[in-house]
Amino acid sequence: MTDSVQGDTQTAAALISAEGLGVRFRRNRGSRRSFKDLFAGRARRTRRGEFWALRDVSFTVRPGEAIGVVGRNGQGKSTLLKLVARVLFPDEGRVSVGGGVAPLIEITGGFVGDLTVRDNVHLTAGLHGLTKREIAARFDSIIEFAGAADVIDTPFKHLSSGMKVRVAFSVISQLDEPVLLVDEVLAVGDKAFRAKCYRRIDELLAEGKTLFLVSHNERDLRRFCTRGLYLNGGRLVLDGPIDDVLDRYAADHPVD
Ligand SMILES: Nc1ncnc2c1ncn2[C@@H]1O[C@H](COP(=O)(O)OP(=O)(O)OP(=O)(O)O)[C@@H](O)[C@H]1O
Repeated sequence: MTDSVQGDTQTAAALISAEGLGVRFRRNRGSRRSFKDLFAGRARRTRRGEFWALRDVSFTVRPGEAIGVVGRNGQGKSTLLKLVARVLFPDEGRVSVGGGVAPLIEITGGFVGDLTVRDNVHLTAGLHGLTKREIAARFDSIIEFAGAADVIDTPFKHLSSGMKVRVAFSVISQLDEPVLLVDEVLAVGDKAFRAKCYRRIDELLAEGKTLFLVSHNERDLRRFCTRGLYLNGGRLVLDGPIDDVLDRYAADHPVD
């Protein structure tokens, strides 16, 4: 069951509202149903080889909240962000987002490998509603922030993984979307670039943007987030202040 301490989210207008979200994936063709599944009730039974990556996940988010999503590997964090970004649709429940979403959820997500950095910047910014004029006005600062002047005309697929993240973060963080999703990718950047990204995230939060941050780095989570969502086995086991969520997570999974 979810412990919720976000009582006041009910009173303020929700920007994001998720109700009973469930996502079912197929593990692999030909895999057998587990022994436990054979004894599960009919309603709980999933089809051969399928499992719930997320189940019964509900929460609401007010504009300007900064939310850290925590949980061990494979517990459904990225899947949750993909639902908010609407690049994945739930098998159960619904999610509504009252505004555009700028997602940094997979290193190359949304970027086209065969297109140059220049074309990718135009494509992504255009898809997120910026006009040609707005893109032209921001282009130089996007490239400068990424430190990508030397690779403007290089196909995206030829960039190093760190440089891909630089370009992607730089574009995503200069869109006008009210919601920003950041899924671990920042760990790939070097120290100096990470510091730049952190300053940019601070600015975006100060502007009132809403942030979802998936991270295994406690310091980053405490620095940016006020609230945490703790996923375990695809279930939302705790929704509360980030310090409480991290304490509970640490207690559930001691390092030694
Ligand atoms: N397209 C897919 N097809 C099948 N299984 C998938 C798919 N995407 C994710 N999964 C599985 O769903 C589960 C949840 O994955 P998810 O990526 O959301 O976890 P996560 O909490 O973000 O993990 P990590 O911390 O390792 O990034 C995992 O078991 C994963 O293998």
